[in-house]
Amino acid sequence: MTNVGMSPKDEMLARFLDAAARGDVAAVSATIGHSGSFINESGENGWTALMLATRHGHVEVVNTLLSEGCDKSLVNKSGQTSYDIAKFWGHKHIAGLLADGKGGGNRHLLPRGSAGGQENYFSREFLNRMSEKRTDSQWLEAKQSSPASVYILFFNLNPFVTPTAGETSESRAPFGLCRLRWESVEALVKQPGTTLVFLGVEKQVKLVPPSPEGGKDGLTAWFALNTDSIPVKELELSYPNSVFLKPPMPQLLRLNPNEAGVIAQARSVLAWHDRYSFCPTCGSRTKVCEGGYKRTCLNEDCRSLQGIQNTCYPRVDPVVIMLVIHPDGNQCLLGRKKTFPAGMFSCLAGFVEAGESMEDAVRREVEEESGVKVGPVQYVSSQPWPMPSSLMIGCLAVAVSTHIKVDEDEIEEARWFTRQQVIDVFTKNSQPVFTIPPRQAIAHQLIKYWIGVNANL
Ligand SMILES: NC(=O)C1=CN([C@@H]2O[C@H](COP(=O)(O)OP(=O)(O)OC[C@H]3O[C@@H](n4cnc5c(N)ncnc54)[C@H](OP(=O)(O)O)[C@@H]3O)[C@@H](O)[C@H]2O)C=CC1
Ligand SMILES: [Mg+2]
Ligand SMILES: [Mg+2]
Ligand SMILES: [Mg+2]
Ligand SMILES: [Zn+2]
Repeated sequence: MTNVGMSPKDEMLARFLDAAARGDVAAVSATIGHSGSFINESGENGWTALMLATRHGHVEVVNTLLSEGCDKSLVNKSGQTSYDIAKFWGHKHIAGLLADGKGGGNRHLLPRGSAGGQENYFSREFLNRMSEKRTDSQWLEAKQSSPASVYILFFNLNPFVTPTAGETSESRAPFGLCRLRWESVEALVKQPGTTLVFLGVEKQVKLVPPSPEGGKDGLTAWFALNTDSIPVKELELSYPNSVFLKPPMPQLLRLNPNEAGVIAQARSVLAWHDRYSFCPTCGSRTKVCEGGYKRTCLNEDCRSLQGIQNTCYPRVDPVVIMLVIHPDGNQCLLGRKKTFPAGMFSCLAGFVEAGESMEDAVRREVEEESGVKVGPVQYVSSQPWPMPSSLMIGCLAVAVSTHIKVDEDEIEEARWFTRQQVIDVFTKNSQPVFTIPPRQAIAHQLIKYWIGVNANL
């Protein structure tokens, strides 16, 4: 397109400004590459490329111009800066970029304050752990043999459950933990290969007076048992409908919230005993103590008996899980592993490494798995994940780049999904283009949280 009477330079400037207004990142970058001075030049009515890109909401052009060092303080003939233009036209995400320049400029895409009050499956504390009682062997022994105490049983880490009769709903879960009494488990507790863990006492004290049976304090204690030998026959006779969940997933997601919390605690500690039967420092035998919350090495010369040691306590492995928000504020990044059911996408996640902050783990895992770079990170909520002992740390994070290049070893595909596509998954108004994990997964809750915060759903 040639305008009569225009110099070649003016013509090039007009094309550059037009590319910015149309959101043509490639053309804008190419022009800056050979005619860098255009970056702050203005055309009609004093509008610069930054102002035009802002006016039309082209966040990638705005990012490119900012990263090339354009002057965002320039004003047009109406006295407006690019920031004024972004605010006037309602492009909040660009206003944020222009308001405070580098680094955390898009922090405004994150909700103010903490999520507060969000409860995740597996995270309900139905029991008071009473850790001070773990070293009180007299109290523990009395509770152990008390007929009021509750025992939950695992066979190779699979819990013993009773299917719920009749219709199930969100408040009525398909499975309930089978609650056993001392008389049913006494023989099993004494068998080699059985691990016993004190879980705590029921928080809700029952309206029954303390009795010699329930112990003088009236507290109902809970214990967990794991066995690697087939449970005694009487058990099956006493509880004819009960079964060991096999495989435990996804059935573990089908318990009521109180029992899910108990399972998270019990399964993680029992899984630790299952994997750490010998001392990791010297290989000697260990003994279980502190109500099943510690294993002490029996070799008196072992280094694990000196100073602070973390080999003798149950492990918790922190994992970051994050919903990455596009710099335009209207899309989020989800990925899928090869093992996911067809069409399912979820948040990216990864183990926190030694000597790494939660925020840096988010940035590293997102870049490793998707190639996308992340700026601000905000904690939302956490979830114990007892397969075997992760703590999922749920975050929102804002991307500062958008090009996706997946790590094919871990992720099959990663994509930006629009807010509307995500809303469709929740409202099921139209045929959703993808599915997400069930509500019991923190990934589901993070996605829902982002939609709720942003769309006032
Ligand atoms: N609740 C939820 O919504 C979700 C829960 N999760 C859980 O989060 C966990 C981690 O997610 P994932 O994406 O797999 O993690 P990563 O992205 O860190 O990749 C996992 C790989 O890292 C290696 N690895 C295993 N343990 C550790 C460790 N302690 N520290 C460092 N690297 C380790 C393993 O490699 P190798 O096998 O080669 O040894 C593993 O395959 C999983 O257990 C998963 O079940 C994940 C997504 C959603
Ligand atoms: Mg991962
Ligand atoms: Mg990873
Ligand atoms: Mg990793
Ligand atoms: Zn040792």
